Amino acid sequence: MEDQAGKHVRRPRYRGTHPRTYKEKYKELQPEKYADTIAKVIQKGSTPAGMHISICVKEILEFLQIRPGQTGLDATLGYGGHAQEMLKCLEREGHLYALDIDKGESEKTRKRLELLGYGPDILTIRNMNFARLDEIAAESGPFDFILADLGVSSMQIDNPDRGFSYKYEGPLDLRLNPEKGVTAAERIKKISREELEGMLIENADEPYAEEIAKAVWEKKRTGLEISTTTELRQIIEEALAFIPAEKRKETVKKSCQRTFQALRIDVNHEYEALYEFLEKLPDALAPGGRAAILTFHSGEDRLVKKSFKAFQKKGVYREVSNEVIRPSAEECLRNSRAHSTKMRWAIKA
Ligand SMILES: C[S@@+](CC[C@H](N)C(=O)[O-])C[C@H]1O[C@@H](n2cnc3c(N)ncnc32)[C@H](O)[C@@H]1O
Repeated sequence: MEDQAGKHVRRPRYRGTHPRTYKEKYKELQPEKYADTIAKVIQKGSTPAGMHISICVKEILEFLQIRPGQTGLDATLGYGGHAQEMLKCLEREGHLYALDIDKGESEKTRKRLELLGYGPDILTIRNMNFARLDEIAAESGPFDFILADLGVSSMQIDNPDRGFSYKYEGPLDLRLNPEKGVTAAERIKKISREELEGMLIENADEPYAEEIAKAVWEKKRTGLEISTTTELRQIIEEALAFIPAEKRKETVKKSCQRTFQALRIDVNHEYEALYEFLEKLPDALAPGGRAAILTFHSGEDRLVKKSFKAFQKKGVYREVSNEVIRPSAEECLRNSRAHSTKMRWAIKA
């Protein structure tokens, strides 16, 4: 087994027959080498560590109608699964631009796609916030197609060092760009009880926002810092101890999910970035250009719906999706992370 610098390192030993922690899943983290393991994990309906299974690929490609020679943008590169499919449609003619604010993950994706033959002649990758859509469009010329698959990738969620999941012990970080901004732990340190309560309601419709904000505030008052994912989870568990035992486990799980989502949206300024992107989208599209957006919670979907309808009313978009498009039941069965996905699209006049 080799580390990132190519040096030989002893592989982690794990107890029992199956690896449990992220670091023990060294086979899943080397998909080129252990294709059988990857196939088995996917067949079980799970996402291998260090990988992301792209959602609604068929629906996106059907809508975007990509043709050789076109110029497109993948505003959220991630693992590059969608990018790879879009590149196939270009048949080596045209160009795909791709953005991501996660430098570490996009570097891995750049290498992976280069090995598949997609180098700088056909693919340009930038570490850039999609809120700066106007800047990339000024460089590339207007886009024939644009995709944004919002939120976090499985690689980010599953890596405990990033702090995205309440399920794994790790630093309470939650930044998509680990080189910029404040961590969720720093944010919690400074936030008032009222502001935290408001954030939990606004970003995640958390029904126990008041109880959770109070519990966090009481913990901080004793002088304790909340610096890890499990510390925050414990506080949520304690705050919800009044829930009847038979319902508690499920309620705590949901409140943990929503609290982490609310903090992630906040530290990454996700609504602000999406709002700017949506405002700049029409000018970045060529006449007849197509844009598809995948969202993962109601706050995001509301923003997309509102923007698409408003620009359609002004005659900027020729057509927009009237209903959300959902992944098929079969896709949700194969990929549990597809459950909450909603897709909307727009065509420039
Ligand atoms: C759901 S993943 C994309 C997965 C990708 N479509 C694939 O098939 O592998 C979302 C990605 O968007 C990135 N991202 C989130 N917000 C962003 C922003 N404002 N600007 C650029 N990238 C962003 C995240 O870092 C993450 O890698």
